[in-house]
Amino acid sequence: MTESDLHLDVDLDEDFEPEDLEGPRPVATPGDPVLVVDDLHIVYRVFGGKAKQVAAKGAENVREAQAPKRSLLRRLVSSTSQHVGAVSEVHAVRGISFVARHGESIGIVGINGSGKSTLLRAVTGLIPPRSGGVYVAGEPALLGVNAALMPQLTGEKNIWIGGLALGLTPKQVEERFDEVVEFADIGDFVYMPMRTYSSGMGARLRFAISSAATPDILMIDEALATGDAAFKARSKARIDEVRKNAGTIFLVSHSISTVEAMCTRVLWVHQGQLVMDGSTDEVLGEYRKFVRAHRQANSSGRAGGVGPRARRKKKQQD
Ligand SMILES: Nc1ncnc2c1ncn2[C@@H]1O[C@H](COP(=O)(O)OP(=O)(O)OP(=O)(O)O)[C@@H](O)[C@H]1O
Repeated sequence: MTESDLHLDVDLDEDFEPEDLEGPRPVATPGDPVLVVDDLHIVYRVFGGKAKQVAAKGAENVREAQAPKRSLLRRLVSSTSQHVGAVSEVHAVRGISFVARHGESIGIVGINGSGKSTLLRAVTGLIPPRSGGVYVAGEPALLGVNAALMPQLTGEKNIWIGGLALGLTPKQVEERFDEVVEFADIGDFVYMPMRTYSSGMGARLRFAISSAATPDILMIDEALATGDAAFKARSKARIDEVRKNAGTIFLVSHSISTVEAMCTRVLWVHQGQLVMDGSTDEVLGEYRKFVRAHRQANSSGRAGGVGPRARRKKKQQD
């Protein structure tokens, strides 16, 4: 996979107006370390993939896995779980290190497939590292596609499950129930299975549940991209509240202006590595330039007829 093969799904400005949000952008307040990520490597193993073909295309982070030598006993024991095709490895996070402090709100940016969500999931302990470590002082709550909610259950049941999973007592869930429903703005849909929700409704409910517990570390994966301006303003207020209680926020978003409005610090990840870690203005300034250049390179590539379809057509003509 070359850079130009990567699908670019980044909103430079158009998605969101920072002035929709009240108040100035938060100023970084350095506090005690709350999270240390030390030379983190995350590798996915993919069974039945086409490692050779993918690797041949030049993907930086994909390689054919070494088939482990297995004893006869092991082969017999595992004979029920056969995998068809090659085993490939995707080295999604490659040696990332940083320290997050109380009260910071940290945006994670990068083009599609750069490793943002993997990094976030690894920080919450959902994916074990191949090497390196994540040291957390506090309880991270992941919001996003991986939140432990169940689509077949109603919003009501999910508020209970999510609230309890976040460490709230049954009494606290009961007390905050109406507030969560109101925040998510889903009305009577709360009594319908979550699978019937629009993606925006689901994302809003997940945000409302995740932030109901005022966690030490709040992880937000793209939820804010799906709400309207009013929801974004409410989310911003909620995020500020978490930060004021010396919590730490991580926000993964394709919308640069959302990150700009919400974050005090930005990590730019590319091909699993940390390209830049610094103040929001500094990092987004460079990232914007990169996205523009990348877009131009992609569109001129297409205009020049070197896309996959053009290549196929040319081959047929040859
Ligand atoms: N469950 C998985 N199994 C195998 N490979 C995966 C898995 N999840 C992600 N990957 C691969 O890991 C790399 C990083 O993916 P990740 O989803 O972390 O990137 P991202 O920056 O969050 O992407 P996007 O912006 O498109 O959501 C990609 O090459 C992706 O294909």
